[in-house]
Amino acid sequence: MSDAKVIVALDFDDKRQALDLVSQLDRSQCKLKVGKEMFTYFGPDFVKELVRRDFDVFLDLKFHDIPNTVAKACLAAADLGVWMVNVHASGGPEMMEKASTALARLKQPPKLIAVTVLTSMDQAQLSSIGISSTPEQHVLKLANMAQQSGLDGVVCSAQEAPVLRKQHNSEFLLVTPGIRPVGSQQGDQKRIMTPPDAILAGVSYMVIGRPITQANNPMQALQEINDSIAL
Ligand SMILES: O=c1ccn([C@@H]2O[C@H](COP(=O)(O)O)[C@@H](O)[C@H]2O)c(=O)[nH]1
Repeated sequence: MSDAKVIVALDFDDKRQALDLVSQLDRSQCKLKVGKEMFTYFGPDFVKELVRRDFDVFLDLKFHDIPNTVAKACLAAADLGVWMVNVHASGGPEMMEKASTALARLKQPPKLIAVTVLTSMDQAQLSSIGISSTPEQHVLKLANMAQQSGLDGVVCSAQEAPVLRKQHNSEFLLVTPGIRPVGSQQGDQKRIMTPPDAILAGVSYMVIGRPITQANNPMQALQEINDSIAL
């Protein structure tokens, strides 16, 4: 596994464009994330191609279904050779435990993490789906549930990292989208933080998409982010 802290979110509708970028990268600079858009367009073969190129791949399909279906989907993801896979914590403890138990039987299981509260959601968005707690309170609750269900960590925003780190040691992965270098567009992300602040807050990995992929010079954007978090 590489030491890279940045996971580049490959959100493209054009495989050639994505692979052009990937061809300029190496595994020491970043890991890669494939989400719903590219997986739906280009399927498992695209994921296998990135694994073949020796990248650590996070398959971000956020499984959320009945326990049996989610466990089997996680096994299918593991078959692709990915480094990390995820489920929605709001699927509940039984769903998470079943997925974690299924993967634990493998020789080299991928990391299994749970999405807590999407980084595009703020207090108003949470209220609109009937949740009256703050994003931080709800993230904490779901993260505890994920850990008790045997998961390796959670997807949360870097804003929750300091309080999560009081309860979970550094082995518990905090994977944080909603990362915005100074001067980049916020877009639809609500709970954001800059890369250096996120590292100081105790995150394990930062998921970064548009600030890199939509930059005039994506390689320079990635290099600047890596420089900004170098010890
Ligand atoms: O809570 C979440 C969970 C997943 N994501 C994904 O991360 C990237 C972020 O991309 P940006 O372009 O840097 O906003 C994207 O693939 C999301 O699907 C998230 O943003 N928040």
